[in-house]
Amino acid sequence: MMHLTRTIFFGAVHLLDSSPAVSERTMGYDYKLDITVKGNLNQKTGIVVNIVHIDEMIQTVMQNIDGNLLDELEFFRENKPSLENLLIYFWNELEGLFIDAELDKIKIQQTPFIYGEIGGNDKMNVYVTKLFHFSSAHRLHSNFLNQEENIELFGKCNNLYGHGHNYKLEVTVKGRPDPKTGAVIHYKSFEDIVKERVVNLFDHKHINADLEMFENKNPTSEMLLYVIWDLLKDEISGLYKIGIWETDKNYFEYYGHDHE
Ligand SMILES: Nc1nc2c(c(=O)[nH]1)N=C([C@H](O)[C@H](O)COP(=O)(O)OP(=O)(O)OP(=O)(O)O)CN2
Ligand SMILES: [Zn+2]
Repeated sequence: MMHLTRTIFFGAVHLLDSSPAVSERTMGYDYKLDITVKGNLNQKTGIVVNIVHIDEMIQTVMQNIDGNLLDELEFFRENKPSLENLLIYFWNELEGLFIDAELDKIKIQQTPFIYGEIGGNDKMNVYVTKLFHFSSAHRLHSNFLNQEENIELFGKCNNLYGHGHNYKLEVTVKGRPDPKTGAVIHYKSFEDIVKERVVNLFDHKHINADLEMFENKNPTSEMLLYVIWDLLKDEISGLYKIGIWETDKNYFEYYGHDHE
């Protein structure tokens, strides 16, 4: 089975208050949409499905969305025009449309700091990921290894006074949109919890020196994820995954202690 992703950009607005009688103020986004389809490679043509066909199918849906007021569509009269419901709308409209390929996943990037996903192995839920930042210093050093072993394993990262990273933390929740808000989680509370419990704890700290909880823990990105999971797991309902970009080239993700 092959998976193929086509990216499309579009813009849409929605009413700030869902009742036009109350307010005609709108807000909107320039979205990035990734449509992934899957299918078998046709040995004669060398393709699964022509990108032109994917574009044509997306266009049939996009003509109702791009540059439009979402609230005017029947679906969004019954469902809040949230990121989550936009994903469900695209899924419902695109599923079954493709010839020689099957809709697999849809991802919508709403801003650089939030994206949503639907599909894959879980057709029941919508996934929303928020991005957070913190800057910390660390020294890779294990108290369970001797100095030679630490230098051998961690090299320059074992430097006594440490070094720093601008960490990017991705926190993903899953669930069904709340009919009243259209969201899988209360965004403000979600953000506040991650900021209070994680960002404020790590930001502008030397992890080895400032954080007691790392006294006997080597502050690798894996260990950060392990600790951050514990800080969030009982606070965020529907917590699904956390990911850390340590550098632009080093990304780590964790699905929780139950998935080990
Ligand atoms: N398994 C892990 N390996 C390493 C971790 C880690 O957390 N888990 N961390 C580091 C260092 O913290 C390090 O600072 C990363 O450095 P490095 O990979 O050298 O940095 P870049 O991504 O910029 O890549 P370079 O091409 O090496 O500059 C190391 N290992
Ligand atoms: Zn480092």
